[in-house]
Amino acid sequence: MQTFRLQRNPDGPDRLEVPLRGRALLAHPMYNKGTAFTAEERRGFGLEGMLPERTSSGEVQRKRTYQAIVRKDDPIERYIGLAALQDRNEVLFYQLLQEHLDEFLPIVYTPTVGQACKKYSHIFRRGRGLWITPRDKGRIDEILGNAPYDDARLIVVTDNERILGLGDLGAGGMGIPIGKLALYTVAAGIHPSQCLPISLDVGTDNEALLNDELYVGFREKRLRGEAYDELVEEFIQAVKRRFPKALLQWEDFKKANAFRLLDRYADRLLSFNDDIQGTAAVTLAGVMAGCRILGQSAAEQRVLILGGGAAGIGIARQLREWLRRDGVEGEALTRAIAVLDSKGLIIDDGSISDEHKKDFAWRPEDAKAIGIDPEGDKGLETVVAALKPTVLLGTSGQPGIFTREVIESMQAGAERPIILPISNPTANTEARPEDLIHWTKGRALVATGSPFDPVEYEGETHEIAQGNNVYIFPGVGLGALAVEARSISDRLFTVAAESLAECISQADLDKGRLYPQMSGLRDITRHIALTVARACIEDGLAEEPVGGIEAAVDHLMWEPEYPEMVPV
Ligand SMILES: NC(=O)c1ccc[n+]([C@@H]2O[C@H](COP(=O)([O-])OP(=O)(O)OC[C@H]3O[C@@H](n4cnc5c(N)ncnc54)[C@H](O)[C@@H]3O)[C@@H](O)[C@H]2O)c1
Ligand SMILES: O=C(O)C[C@H](O)C(=O)O
Ligand SMILES: [Mn+2]
Repeated sequence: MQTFRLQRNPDGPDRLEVPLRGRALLAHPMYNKGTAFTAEERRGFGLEGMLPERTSSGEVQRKRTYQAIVRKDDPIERYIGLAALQDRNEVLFYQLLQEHLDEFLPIVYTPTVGQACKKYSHIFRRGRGLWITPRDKGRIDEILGNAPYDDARLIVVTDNERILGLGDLGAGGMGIPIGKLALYTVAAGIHPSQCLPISLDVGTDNEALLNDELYVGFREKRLRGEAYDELVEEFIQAVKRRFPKALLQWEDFKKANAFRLLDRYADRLLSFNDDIQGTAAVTLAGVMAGCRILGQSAAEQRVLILGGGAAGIGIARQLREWLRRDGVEGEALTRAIAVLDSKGLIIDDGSISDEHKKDFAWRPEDAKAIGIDPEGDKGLETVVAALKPTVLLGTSGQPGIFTREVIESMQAGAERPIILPISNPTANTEARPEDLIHWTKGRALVATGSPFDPVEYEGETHEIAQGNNVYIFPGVGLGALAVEARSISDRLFTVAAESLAECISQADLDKGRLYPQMSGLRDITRHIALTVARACIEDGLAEEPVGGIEAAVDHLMWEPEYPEMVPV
């Protein structure tokens, strides 16, 4: 592991101690400046003759590199181009990502990252981050010792079993932690040397991958049960020893493990689950924005969530607290949130073993009270007709399941329905915004998990904001790291949701947008981080930092600029 010695300088270029020369320096993505090395640097670091003569200004270098990426039309080729850039010159990669966020976010993140994960073994060039397999049992400490830098502060880890709505993608799931951490750097400014993506490659049950001769992962069926738990336990202990200051984000674990690991480690390690908690916060913010547009209160809402998994249950928890704060209680509270899984409305008939689901199950008499026969049909159409939801949320990963009939039936009870099909990637969305806008004659308030183009309807343009946890996790992570929080609570996500909702301008609300423009992501993240940091201190999760919260947050927010290089 290397110590990366960067001295931040608010008034000019940062100062970086560089232990490399010549080819090794050019080959190192954190030190390499490519054609931007000055004549003096080339002389000083033994680079003369190794680069074409002319030193590019930053502007020219960005222009050239941008063009080299967008000359390919295929999104997956752009993904490969950006990944190669990240492996070659990280400062330049982050400059371009930040400068062209609207254009490149759909490449390094949903939907294209999903394609990249699927094709991972076919497009593999160079490893990034760390892999841990069952063969590493007993030596995970050593594996973590092979991390590129010694000061990891942010770890995003997946076991690859539920990658977006695409299921078990084995080793290919690594694209997700890499993409999430790239966004931590873009949005929160966490320095790339402090970000560590990790794949717990415990095997895969995806037969196509197991039979693919090009598959690069651990070619065994998934490790499960006690052996799985022991591996995760060893991993967590090793993380605590090697990277005691790190925040760990659980990402894209399948439901049962997602809940179990979150609950097991929440008090032992600074950690959170993005799919359960981050998603809940971003959804709450969108629903709050919808209510502002409609001039309605929380207590007036009836919510239907399709998909009782990690995202759906996380959202149900966050929305229940929101309704409670608005005075809703008792039976009214139960009946204000209906969660449906693949068998329909979740009703407690004594057979539910999943505690997380049970928490939101209706009693048979609740179902009867709104005209649903607990023994009969309790599918989406029936529940929509009976409940008359004002808010419809899709976390099922099932494409097209919000049909025209469902949406028209919903609109009969809610003239301007709030509809968020947030399943990813694009092809897994429960409904396409274009259809939702047309079916509701332009009245629906819509946001989706993956990006969609604006929809034209009767001369009006409906912008479709992205209801994606990227609005939340960078701010929560930054806030918690800035004050060195001891743990992460659900309330931090509530305040994160509230501060995200504050970031939407009236002009955006007037256009029917449920989230602020993505181009403002860095400012939004800073705003959320400040709120989260304050909440950590109020709740006794952290102490006020010397110099105050703002300075602590700003100190962590690195701007991708070439440093002044000092040989050591
Ligand atoms: N936009 C975001 O920020 C965001 C965040 C997290 C997850 N997601 C998306 O949400 C989806 C689900 O993620 P998850 O972590 O909850 O997965 P999960 O596997 O934990 O849950 C999915 C749930 O959907 C249910 N389901 C499947 N078919 C159904 C059907 N026909 N009707 C009703 N329910 C059905 C399953 O039983 C399961 O409980 C994925 O597509 C993921 O990409 C989006
Ligand atoms: O990765 C995303 O785009 C959001 C979310 O975490 C998901 O799992 O779909
Ligand atoms: Mn996820």
